[in-house]
Amino acid sequence: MNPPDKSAPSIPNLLSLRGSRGGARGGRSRGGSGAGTSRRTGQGHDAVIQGTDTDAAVSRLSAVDLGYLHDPCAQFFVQSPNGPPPRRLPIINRGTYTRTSGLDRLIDAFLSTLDAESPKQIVALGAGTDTRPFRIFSQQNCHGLIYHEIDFEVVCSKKLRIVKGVPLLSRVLSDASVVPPAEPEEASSSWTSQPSNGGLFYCHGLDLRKLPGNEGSLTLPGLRTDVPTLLLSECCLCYLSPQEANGVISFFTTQIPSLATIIYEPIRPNDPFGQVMVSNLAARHIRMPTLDVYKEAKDQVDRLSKAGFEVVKHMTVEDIWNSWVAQEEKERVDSLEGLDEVEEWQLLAAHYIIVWGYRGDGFSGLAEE
Ligand SMILES: C[S@@+](CC[C@H](N)C(=O)[O-])C[C@H]1O[C@@H](n2cnc3c(N)ncnc32)[C@H](O)[C@@H]1O
Repeated sequence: MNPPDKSAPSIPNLLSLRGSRGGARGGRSRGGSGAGTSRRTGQGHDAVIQGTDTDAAVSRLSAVDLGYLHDPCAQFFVQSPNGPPPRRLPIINRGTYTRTSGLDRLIDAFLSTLDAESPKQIVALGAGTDTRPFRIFSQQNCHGLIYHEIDFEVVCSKKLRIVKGVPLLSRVLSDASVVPPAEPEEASSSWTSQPSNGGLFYCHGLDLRKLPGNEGSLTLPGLRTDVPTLLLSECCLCYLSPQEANGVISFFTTQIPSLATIIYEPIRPNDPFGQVMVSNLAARHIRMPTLDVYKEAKDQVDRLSKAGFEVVKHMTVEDIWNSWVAQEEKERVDSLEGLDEVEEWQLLAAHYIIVWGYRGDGFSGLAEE
């Protein structure tokens, strides 16, 4: 068995289904089935989960460097002191492209519902070193936007360090400064910025598992409960237990009447591909406890309906590629690297879902999707 690869993509390497392809492109073979039983607990597991942000940042940069995505900020969140940053396999790059495009489309639909001045809010759970706020706040139409990110303290501190050290980033999220701690002797990892194009940005250094059951007592500084709000989980809630994940969602549903949510995560752990996916993650000591409960698209839909979202929709990454990516754009993406592994792509793309729902006012843009 190969040792777990810390820089491995967050989307599992399905080439282990038919052997590995190594070499210059960055394809790596990882532990196959049978490796999936090792477990880490407590802080060790938290550190592994925090490390998945590095995977996401490397995948983003790979897709940017190869021309799939345009994102001048992605390069600053990947450290690669010993040579060029790793390249992902073509199917992984296509997955990153499709997932990002699908989420962008939904988020744009939410943002475009209200005019630029009207207050609205995004809360990104487990945002890591995501570059989306830089992309959004680089635009001119975000005066009314309050953008919250939540992640572990160590991740938020790292993001602040990078933002302060890179002029391109600190020009967008300007005046980035640490929020004074509640108790003077405590250190604070939460920070805030007044983006140069308007709006407000908060990065909360907080373990999400502390939110459930704390309605009213544990507040997020700057959180508005009276404006249309989009709760975003891009591969985050899947790392919590189902109870903890539901508790996080209910922290927001109990306080915010006009609420939408978008969740992106894997599904179908029990078919042969899904089993490899789970075992590859386990070889890296990564568990996704909600995957045991929300196995299929219908489970994800029920989850949001039960949480009180009145309209709930979903698409797999495969659906998004087929239905939302225009023919011309498909040809452009195809021409970047070519894709020999069409079947693997379809399998991979069918195992990731975006599910979204909303209730209350302010979501007419999302209603059209
Ligand atoms: C796979 S990364 C995704 C990062 C980002 N959303 C993206 O897609 O680029 C998962 C993120 O969720 C965060 N996360 C997982 N469990 C968390 C928890 N209990 N509290 C706060 N953040 C958590 C991790 O630290 C990590 O940054």
